[in-house]
Amino acid sequence: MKIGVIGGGAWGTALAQVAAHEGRDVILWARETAVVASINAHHENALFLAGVALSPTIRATEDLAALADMDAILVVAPAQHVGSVLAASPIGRIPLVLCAKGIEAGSKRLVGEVARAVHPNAPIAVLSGPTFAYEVAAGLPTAVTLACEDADLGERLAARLAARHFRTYASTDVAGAEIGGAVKNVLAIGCGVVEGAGLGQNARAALIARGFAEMTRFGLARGARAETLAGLSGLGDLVLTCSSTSSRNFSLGVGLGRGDSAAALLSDRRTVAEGAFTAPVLREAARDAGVDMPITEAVCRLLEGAPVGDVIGDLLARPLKGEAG
Ligand SMILES: NC(=O)C1=CN([C@@H]2O[C@H](COP(=O)(O)OP(=O)(O)OC[C@H]3O[C@@H](n4cnc5c(N)ncnc54)[C@H](O)[C@@H]3O)[C@@H](O)[C@H]2O)C=CC1
Ligand SMILES: O=C(CO)COP(=O)(O)O
Repeated sequence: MKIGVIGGGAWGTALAQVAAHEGRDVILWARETAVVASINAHHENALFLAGVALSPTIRATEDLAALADMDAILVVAPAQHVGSVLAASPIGRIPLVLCAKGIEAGSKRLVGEVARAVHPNAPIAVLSGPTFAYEVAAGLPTAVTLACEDADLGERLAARLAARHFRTYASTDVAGAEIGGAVKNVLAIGCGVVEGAGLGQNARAALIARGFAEMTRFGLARGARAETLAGLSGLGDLVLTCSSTSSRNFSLGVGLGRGDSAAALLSDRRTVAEGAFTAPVLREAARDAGVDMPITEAVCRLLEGAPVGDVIGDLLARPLKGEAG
């Protein structure tokens, strides 16, 4: 089994590590020469997953052509770059397992829709769930959703990508798996704001629960299934990223909550906080679908520089409504 990985950030590297430990033949494409050199010479990704000893069998390359005869390719570039990287990749009919969490700005497409447009003959699956890269790379127990509309292929991929400490749960709800992962990043920024502004743990729990209601409304409007949104890739990941400074999205929110500007917080980051890119396009997509997403709207205003006190005040001043609404 030959596994290709597109994207040498923390998550692509951690997934390469899981596959290599299972004895798969792994080739990882990275954009940065320094990442390729670091992995091939020192078996470490010093830029994005420093300190983790990688399997020496992982081979890194800067040449996308090296992925031409893989049995499956994990696509782990940030959501905004999946289209351009895939367009330069020799995919043909190789199954693509999409691992980015976001919505493409401008087109408002989920990553699966982007991949289908670029490579219509490639089967598509989505791998998503509560998965901090460092924990996965360290072999700590983790569980994910592996969604594929073709149930047989989905089960084969789930079996091939699983490891003793990395449980894959098969699903056929691709949109559901994608929407949970994209929306939770935006909500994690909101939870970080609650932390940074010192609004308390009640507020954080309320935001998680009302954020989940938002995620569910949007997901159902886009064809997702409720049980997927309540599963690993939705609620599971929401809980993880809304409760830990290990989350880049949560940490960005903490900074916003303390009164720092998004521009300043994002300017010196090498790593990606997907929620900052997804929030404005999610707001547009929700408005298009007629779905009320007040927390997403609030996160957008905070990213645009609105004062924390004003945004929280406006959220709290909304008319009372029924919990099911
Ligand atoms: N880090 C994690 O724990 C997890 C990350 N993810 C998702 O995986 C995706 C990738 O995130 P990470 O691996 O964490 O990235 P990272 O934050 O560790 O590294 C940034 C990545 O962005 C790439 N990049 C920057 N500009 C680019 C461009 N113009 N074209 C193509 N690639 C470019 C870099 O090469 C690098 O691979 C994101 O969608 C993220 O939400 C999903 C689960 C866990
Ligand atoms: O998606 C993740 C965990 O499941 C990683 O979250 P962050 O991108 O916020 O660090």
